[in-house]
Amino acid sequence: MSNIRVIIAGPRGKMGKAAVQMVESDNQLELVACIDRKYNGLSLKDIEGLPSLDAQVYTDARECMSEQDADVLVELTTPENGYVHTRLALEHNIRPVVGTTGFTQEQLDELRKMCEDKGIGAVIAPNFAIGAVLMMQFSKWAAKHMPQVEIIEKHHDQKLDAPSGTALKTAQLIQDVREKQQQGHADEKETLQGARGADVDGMKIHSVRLPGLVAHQEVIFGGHGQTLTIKHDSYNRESFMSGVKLASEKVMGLQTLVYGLEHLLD
Ligand SMILES: NC(=O)C1=CN([C@@H]2O[C@H](COP(=O)(O)OP(=O)(O)OC[C@H]3O[C@@H](n4cnc5c(N)ncnc54)[C@H](O)[C@@H]3O)[C@@H](O)[C@H]2O)C=CC1
Ligand SMILES: O=C(O)C1=N[C@H](C(=O)O)C[C@H](O)C1
Repeated sequence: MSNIRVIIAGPRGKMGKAAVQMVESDNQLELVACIDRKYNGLSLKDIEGLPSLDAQVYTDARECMSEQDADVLVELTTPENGYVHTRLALEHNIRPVVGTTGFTQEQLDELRKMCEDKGIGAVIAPNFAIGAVLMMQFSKWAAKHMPQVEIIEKHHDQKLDAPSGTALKTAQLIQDVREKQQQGHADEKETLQGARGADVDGMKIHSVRLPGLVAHQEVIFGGHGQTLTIKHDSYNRESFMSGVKLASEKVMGLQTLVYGLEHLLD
């Protein structure tokens, strides 16, 4: 089987660096170029702190995708740029594997339509860590039996989007199996705005941002005289890399957009 030719967007970021390393050490994936905000025309090996790889760096994503014969774009930048890069990739028949979070539902719908019109695949996964995918699936199951639930997500303080993509995806999965409902006292009032967190159909999401954290989530279910907590912790960015690898391989066989890594697991 021939190599899967990969472009990474955001190679100097926390996730991007881990992805460059993962691709470098993988036999099937081959890094052909990177999209960065700086260092146009340099090779990755000329940039301090990055592996000694001969992949060209572009600041212009369109130019990168036009010049390079790539199969997959691994997108790990910011919500605004990530959306633009994902669209461009589809326009160039390059399959996007998107870790970037913070896309709106309209953007996701639009990208899904583009995939369907073109008949090519894309993977957008709010969380590539297998443990987080299981946490979401277990939460969906638990919500059928314990529908009163709140989500606490905790991340490093450099994170741009709140709530996290994982928390939103968890809430969507729970929404699929439970009726919208009032949680807490019917007459409860916030005396300090935001005290009860964000609201998805009565389900509260609380976002914590602190240095020292990586990516953590607790889903707490309450019932009569009992609570159940389903908790996941990512302690480093390597925790996401087996998911990025799996998605980069599986996207080659897809004809539509897949939202969530769970759809790629056996
Ligand atoms: N799906 C998942 O499993 C995970 C997703 N994420 C998401 O991945 C994204 C990146 O996260 P981090 O690496 O922690 O952020 P980061 O801030 O460390 O890295 C982002 C990088 O993108 C670069 N960048 C920004 N605009 C760019 C542009 N126009 N072209 C090229 N590069 C550009 C920045 O220079 C920076 O190096 C975030 O949206 C985050 O939520 C993070 C961890 C896991
Ligand atoms: O920004 C991060 O770090 C992470 N972002 C993703 C999210 O928003 O859920 C995945 C993981 O939680 C790490």
